[in-house]
Amino acid sequence: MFVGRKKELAKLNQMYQTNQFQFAVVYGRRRIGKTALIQEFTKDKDAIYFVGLEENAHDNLVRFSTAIANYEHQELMSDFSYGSFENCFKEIGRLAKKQRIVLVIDEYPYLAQSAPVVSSMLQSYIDHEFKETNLFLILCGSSMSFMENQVLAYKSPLYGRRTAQFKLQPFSLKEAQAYFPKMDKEEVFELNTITGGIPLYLSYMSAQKDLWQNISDSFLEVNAPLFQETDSLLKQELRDPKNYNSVINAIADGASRVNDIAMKAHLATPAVTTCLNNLIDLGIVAKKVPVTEENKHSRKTIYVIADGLFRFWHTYVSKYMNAIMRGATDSVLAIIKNDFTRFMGPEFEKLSQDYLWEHIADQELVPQPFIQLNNWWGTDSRTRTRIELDIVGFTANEYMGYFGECKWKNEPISKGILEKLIDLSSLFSYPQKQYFLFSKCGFTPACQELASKVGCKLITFEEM
Ligand SMILES: Nc1ncnc2c1ncn2[C@@H]1O[C@H](COP(=O)(O)OP(=O)(O)OP(=O)(O)O)[C@@H](O)[C@H]1O
Repeated sequence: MFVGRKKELAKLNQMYQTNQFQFAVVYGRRRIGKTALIQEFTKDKDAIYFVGLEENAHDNLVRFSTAIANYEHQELMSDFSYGSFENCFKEIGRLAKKQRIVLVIDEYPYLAQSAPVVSSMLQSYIDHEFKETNLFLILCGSSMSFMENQVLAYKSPLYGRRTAQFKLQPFSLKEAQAYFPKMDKEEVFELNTITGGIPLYLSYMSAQKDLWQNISDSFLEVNAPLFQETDSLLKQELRDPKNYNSVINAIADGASRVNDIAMKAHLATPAVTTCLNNLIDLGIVAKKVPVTEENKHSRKTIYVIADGLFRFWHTYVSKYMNAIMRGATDSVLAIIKNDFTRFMGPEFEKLSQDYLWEHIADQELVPQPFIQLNNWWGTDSRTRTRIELDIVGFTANEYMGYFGECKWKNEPISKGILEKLIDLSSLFSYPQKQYFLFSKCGFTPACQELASKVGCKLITFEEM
């Protein structure tokens, strides 16, 4: 069952309707659903589908030729070759002059690595032949560095040729809900978090099991499908993942600044910086600064694990690997149960921030559109203590400030939380202030009373 990806499908279909040459680049991390999206898009269209493999140029050429010939002759041929990639593109051009055809080259990086001439040949065909045809070309790949540097970047022969690009993102909560329509929303949110919103990993979860059983069966057994997945992902992307694992472990264990990470990982700072930069490129780690210092060089920079699967795995699985190997699944599960509310906290903050971005045009909620909105941390100048705010945002003219707290707890938010938020907001000089509280389990009557006095918006997880 295919779910979600509505925006991507709408855009692809709109491009298809133009009946002009189109060139879409679809990329994103492994298992994110690139092939599924393309198959959904092409299911009712004339399409040639070719997938590059890690093999030599000759073998890729034979399979590419065979895919084209199979389409042309509507029969299953094997081991056919047009003799050169140039002849393949000529043939495609000839076919696409007659009718609308989608040509999908999946795992393009493998094809281009086996036959480097293909990229500049494609460039020349796009510029001279394909432009006059009805071809809809889709290049797809999961090597983010290859797709960003060798297909989309300025120095690539294909630079500037694409008519649209799609960097597929993990499933949103709504998409995950569509995937598990009968499951409780809270459980969907938790499963979507620990799988990083990756469709393939979600497919390992079962609506017939509760969260803990799903965790146990998918992560905490030696043969479980996600027991070693992060390791194998790192091995596919990096030559020597050893230091990378130590860096991610250090962040999962609470280190967030370069020096602290280096100390915990027992690595030199330059080595950590290299690892962090590569992990950022892979989307596994993210660099954050307080929202008021975005686009500036900030001394408050921290690093967090951005990929949900990696965060879960390095928080619980790698740390208790020995116990898992010895079959002590229940003990590890008990630790996870105890700590899980804390683990979900940052994800609920992100969900709340995303909710406000999605409702930026709703004047009831957001009186004036903000230009920035994210986490904030710093020092309370009155007490010299370190403070954190889950949400701080502001309008372009810095007239209006937005402040919010998000609590993923099994109890209603009390009045004290709102009082503290109001107090901390006085550290900021925006003339007008709007408050938000986001709660998993509602708000106490006293909190509701104060909220209505100060115009604070109260939003529960159920409404999001
Ligand atoms: N939109 C979707 N709806 C339902 N299931 C999906 C969706 N997208 C992906 N899946 C599931 O996730 C699996 C992996 O998706 P897919 O093979 O498309 O990922 P990919 O990004 O092409 O992966 P790779 O980079 O490893 O080739 C699919 O087999 C399917 O089960």
